[in-house]
Amino acid sequence: MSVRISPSILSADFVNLERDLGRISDADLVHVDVMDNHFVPNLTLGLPIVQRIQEVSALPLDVHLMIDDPDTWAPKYAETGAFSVTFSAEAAADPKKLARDIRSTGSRVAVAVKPGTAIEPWLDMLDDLDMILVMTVEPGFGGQSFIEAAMPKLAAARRAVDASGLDVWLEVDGGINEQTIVTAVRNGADTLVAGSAVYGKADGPTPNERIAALRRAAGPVA
Ligand SMILES: O=C(CO)[C@H](O)[C@H](O)COP(=O)(O)O
Repeated sequence: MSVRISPSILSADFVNLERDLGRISDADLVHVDVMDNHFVPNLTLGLPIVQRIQEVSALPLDVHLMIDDPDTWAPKYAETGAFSVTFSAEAAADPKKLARDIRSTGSRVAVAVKPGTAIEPWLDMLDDLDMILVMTVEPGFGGQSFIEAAMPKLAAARRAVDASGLDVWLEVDGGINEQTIVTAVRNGADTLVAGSAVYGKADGPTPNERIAALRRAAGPVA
């Protein structure tokens, strides 16, 4: 099986979002970064725009919430019809209830852990999760360098998921390119977010060609 590629529209042209969504038709998902300028020091887009992206996107939405109070807001994003909604571990008050609330809409649910956040508590609730997102940059901005120190945590998550027999996906987000994707996959990732590596340059290969190059670099996963 090939890895799943989830291009981040954080690096797309927000004024030409529909055009840029059309340029990643070979991707598996589209990664939508919601930032509130509280949980992270950056502001992107909110519910009405996610709703419109949902209406025009041919790809399933992989919504990544970098916001305070996901317990209130995440189910509302899930109700847009998003394929998957990820809340930030550090912001959730009652993660088990939140996971149930998101799943009750029909959406998949995931938790994201920052580079400095322990993974162990989340490995004890794998039954409640469809995906774990290991952040390999401090959340907030595209174009940062991959933090390799997050890899032991990813490898621990891979061991726990394999031991559980559950179909929990492992996603990595931040600094993914044709070199770092190899490291991430070797440590257990099956789903890769890439922003600047897909959209970052106006000249050269197209976004779809860059997606193909990432897949080739990653190789097959089990
Ligand atoms: O969540 C994010 C930042 O918080 C972005 O999705 C991520 O950084 C992708 O951008 P790039 O591939 O350029 O690092």
